[in-house]
Amino acid sequence: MDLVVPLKPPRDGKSRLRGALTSPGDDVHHAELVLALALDTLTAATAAPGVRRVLVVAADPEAIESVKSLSVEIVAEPGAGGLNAAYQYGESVLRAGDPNVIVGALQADLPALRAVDLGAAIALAGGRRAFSPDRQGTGTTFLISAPGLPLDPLFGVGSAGRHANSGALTLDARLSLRSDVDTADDLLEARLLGVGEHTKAILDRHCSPL
Ligand SMILES: Nc1nc2c(ncn2[C@@H]2O[C@H](COP(=O)(O)OP(=O)(O)OP(=O)(O)O)[C@@H](O)[C@H]2O)c(=O)[nH]1
Ligand SMILES: C=C(OP(=O)(O)O)C(=O)O
Repeated sequence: MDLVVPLKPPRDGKSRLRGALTSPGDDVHHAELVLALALDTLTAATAAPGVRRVLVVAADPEAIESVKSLSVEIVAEPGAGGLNAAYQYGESVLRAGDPNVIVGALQADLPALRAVDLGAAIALAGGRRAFSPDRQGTGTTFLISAPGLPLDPLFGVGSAGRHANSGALTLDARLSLRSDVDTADDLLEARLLGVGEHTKAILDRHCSPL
């Protein structure tokens, strides 16, 4: 299966996370943290069993230079249609390469993601359209299509309910796949679970120890 991971420019992303670092007034550190969350998510995604291509749909490819060191492909988002449009654009690029492919939509704010946990969710879906709710049960961290069928992403506030109502199977996913980071509390939960090296390096420098 192939994955789509949309990314806003790090300086604009994760506004609810502003202030989570010890130096809250520092926009550079905020952007570094947002990028680090994405780098750790993508590092796990590229290592997950069952994942073939990882396609990043970037609102500003120049703003995510360090992502180029990973085994991912990067395309520029056409226009500014929002998150679901970015997922659908990525899906169209992947289906141009393989019309029958299973497409997965992965949020880029999962710094504690373990490759095996993403692989387990893909296996659990078993070729059915399915999704993983976030830790709170209201949002969505991962949506996967059936082979060759539309992903139909319905992300945004309250997306877990919309994905369930649209007929997608609710996956009993492991915690690392459910632990998205929107707020300072989410960041703490992810730290307790164990974040990847990029996020850890930023937090070691700019956040109080646990
Ligand atoms: N390419 C692209 N990525 C997006 C867009 N909107 C959100 N994303 C990405 O989707 C992921 C999840 O989005 P949210 O959790 O809503 O993150 P956010 O918009 O950065 O956060 P807030 O400002 O706190 O709402 C993040 O990794 C964003 O970078 C978009 O319009 N285009
Ligand atoms: C866009 C979403 O993410 P969040 O709630 O993390 O903003 C979502 O859950 O659909």
